[in-house]
Amino acid sequence: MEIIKVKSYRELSFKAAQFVASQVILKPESILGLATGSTPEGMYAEIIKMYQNGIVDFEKVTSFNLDEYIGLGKESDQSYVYYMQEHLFNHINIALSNINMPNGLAKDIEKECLEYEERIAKSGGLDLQILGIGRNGHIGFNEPDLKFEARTHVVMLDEQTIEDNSRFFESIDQVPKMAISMGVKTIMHAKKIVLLASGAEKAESVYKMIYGKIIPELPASVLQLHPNVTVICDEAAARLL
Ligand SMILES: N[C@@H]1[C@@H](O)[C@H](O)[C@@H](COP(=O)(O)O)O[C@@H]1O
Repeated sequence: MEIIKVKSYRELSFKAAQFVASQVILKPESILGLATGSTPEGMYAEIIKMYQNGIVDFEKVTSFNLDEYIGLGKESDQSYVYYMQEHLFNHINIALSNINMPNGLAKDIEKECLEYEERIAKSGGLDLQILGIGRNGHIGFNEPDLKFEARTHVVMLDEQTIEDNSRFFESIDQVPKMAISMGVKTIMHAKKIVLLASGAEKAESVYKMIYGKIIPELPASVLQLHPNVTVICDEAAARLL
């Protein structure tokens, strides 16, 4: 793992955006794996600036998002599809038909998971996957478990994740209890992974991800086995390193 420690969230956002831009500049038809949460918001803002300045062009890019809440669709401002439109897609020239998000409103969720996985495979696989990390070490919505869940699947969200993500909702009762998430194998098949971590509350999971045992109880620890991972963390998240 390559570890890049930066001073501030701003620097983290800029560095992360540089990785995305370099990927797309070198391969305009890149397949990008994208993440949501507070952490990548700054990165998306920097990517938009780069696009507006003519540095990077998304015309041929295809995207796959990591996860989505079950029961939420684009009408809901808490859904990840809404988030992605607001924070990125509405501001760049990515083709609508090239945007892929798990459908949290699908009637047959199991089928949706299978088809999502197939779509990723058919695209040729992810060139670059952006990840955040949960306080409990989750990646995407792969929660601490007794085994690593390989492929895109249905997840029961952890109490801690529901509590952490409740800040985006009016009340904790409104946080969906289930989600669809790419699996660990889906993520590990990406050619390159860039994980972003910001803030002191991530310091412990970042430490365990890098130096801990590779166990499904800390899902991000599996990244130790990937040959091309870059972790970008600010000073607070890197506190224990
Ligand atoms: N499913 C998302 C993850 O993909 C994200 O990495 C994590 C951390 O989010 P934040 O960046 O807001 O701390 O939370 C959510 O649960």
